[in-house]
Amino acid sequence: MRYILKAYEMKMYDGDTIERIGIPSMVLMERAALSVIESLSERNLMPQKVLVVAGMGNNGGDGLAVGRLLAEKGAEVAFYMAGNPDKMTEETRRQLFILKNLGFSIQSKLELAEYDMVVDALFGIGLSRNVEGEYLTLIREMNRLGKKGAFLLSLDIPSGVCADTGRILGEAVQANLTVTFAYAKRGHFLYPGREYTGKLMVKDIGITESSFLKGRPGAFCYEKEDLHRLLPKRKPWGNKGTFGKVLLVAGSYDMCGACVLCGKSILRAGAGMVKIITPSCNRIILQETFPEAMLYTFEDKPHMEKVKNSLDWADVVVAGPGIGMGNGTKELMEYLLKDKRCPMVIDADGLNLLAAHQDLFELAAERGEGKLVITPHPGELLRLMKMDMEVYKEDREKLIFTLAKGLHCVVAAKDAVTLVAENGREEIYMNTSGNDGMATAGSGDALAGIIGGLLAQGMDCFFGACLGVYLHGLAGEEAAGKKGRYGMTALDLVKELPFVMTFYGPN
Ligand SMILES: NC(=O)C1=CN([C@@H]2O[C@H](COP(=O)(O)OP(=O)(O)OC[C@H]3O[C@@H](n4cnc5c(N)ncnc54)[C@H](OP(=O)(O)O)[C@@H]3O)[C@@H](O)[C@H]2O)[C@@H](O)CC1
Ligand SMILES: Nc1ncnc2c1ncn2[C@@H]1O[C@H](COP(=O)(O)OP(=O)(O)O)[C@@H](O)[C@H]1O
Ligand SMILES: [K+]
Repeated sequence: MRYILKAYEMKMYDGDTIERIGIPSMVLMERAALSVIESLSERNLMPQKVLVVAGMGNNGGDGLAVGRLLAEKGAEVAFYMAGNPDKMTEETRRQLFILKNLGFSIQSKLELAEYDMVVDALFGIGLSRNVEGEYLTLIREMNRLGKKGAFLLSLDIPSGVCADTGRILGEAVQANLTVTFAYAKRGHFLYPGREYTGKLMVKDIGITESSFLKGRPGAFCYEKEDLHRLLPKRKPWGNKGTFGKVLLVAGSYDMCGACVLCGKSILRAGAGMVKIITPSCNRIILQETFPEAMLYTFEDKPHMEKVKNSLDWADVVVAGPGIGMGNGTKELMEYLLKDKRCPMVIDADGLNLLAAHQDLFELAAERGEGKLVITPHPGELLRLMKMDMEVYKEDREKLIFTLAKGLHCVVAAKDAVTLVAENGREEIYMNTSGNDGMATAGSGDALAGIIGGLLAQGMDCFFGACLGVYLHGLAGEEAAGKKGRYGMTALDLVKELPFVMTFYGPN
């Protein structure tokens, strides 16, 4: 597990380390610079001719120190500083003083020579507005040198990327490598900042969790090493009942694939049994392609008595993929929602029904904490919130928390970076796995199934949703590795799930 910070959190922890713990700011800066050299040597990158572009803030100070250490290692280093010297921080002023004592000079005008590495130390997490004027020219110049073959190394965050949102404030450095200090920042993972970050290395510089005085940071992500600990432990004595029974309500006359993709994901995530409620037109195809599943198929509308029997049998319900909006689906959802016994995952048309019928929305909200996970994509989220795309772009996180509060539930809000929030929980899960190959029909059905399968094995709704999202992304990475991001399909992803769980998991 790794924390992902906003700039103010990083500043708070920095400040505490310096003031309360007592590690001098210059020590942190030297450690930051040393960690950059270490990162370069880990990647076998030892440049000969380097340009350091430094700002007046502490990011600039980091840059001056990195340049000095590279010169110690034999590189020829040129320094350029931008900004008003009156605004130079004390630490950066000290770095400049050291450089001058060592006989280095600062270029008064940027020399457009050939460099094999450019160190971008113009702005770090202190960037507070759009870049303009000389700063904009410098960012463009660094990118131009990058295009000509120079390696672009950004310190802490590429200059121009907003550390909190990943937005590009004007223009940003297109880094090959970003070495960040202490903790990753949100802008490294949120698009478009993620595309500018290049390879990210997070380096310890002596700022630790003991400085989390006012509570933990607001966001976290999972890493592969966590899977050992996170996956539900298999019970050697278990039978298929032990690993959970999932009732899947999916599919319609023109949509059978949702039953297959979601149902197979439920079993591949480790659940013991799946039973599908779907129209009878899907029966033959399901029996042929998915013989593991039990079925209750109905002609026109489901008999509620049969639905009740299935509900009584189930440990978890997954409802919505491909069910459509007509022909008794509202009544079916109403019936499912009224049975508050087991946790429920609602996806796709299940969510569209909640958006279209306020009474269903209210019923869902009544299920109570720990009993509901919803997995909306942006369109479904906006329909549920009755908002438009502008609001989503402006503050997606706020929308997600508002929805989690309104429905008293866990929201796994799908997108290129899926976020998971829970009503009453301050921290948000920010997913870092996956790729654009997953933007393919049916990929969301697979996610709903994976989460359902994990809940069936006893996981709690929030952590089950976070883990499901992470595993789904890892399976997407495996599928992309084999089939490529162009041609991979949702079924390719589902097929990789057992490998991901076995390779990184505890068994
Ligand atoms: N604390 C520590 O011990 C450690 C900190 N570390 C390092 O410090 C970095 C944070 O340093 P920082 O807070 O000084 O901010 P930084 O990003 O250098 O820039 C601020 C300057 O930029 C200016 N400015 C902002 N936006 C602008 C714009 N659009 N256009 C023009 N100017 C703009 C802003 O001016 P102002 O907004 O005040 O006008 C101010 O002068 C962090 O990323 C890490 O690298 C490490 O050494 C580890 C130890
Ligand atoms: N660029 C991307 N990077 C990572 N994951 C992505 C990307 N695009 C889509 N995904 C993931 O793929 C899934 C798509 O789900 P969804 O939109 O519901 O598809 P469908 O309705 O076709 O099943 C989501 O889990 C989403 O997070
Ligand atoms: K930078």
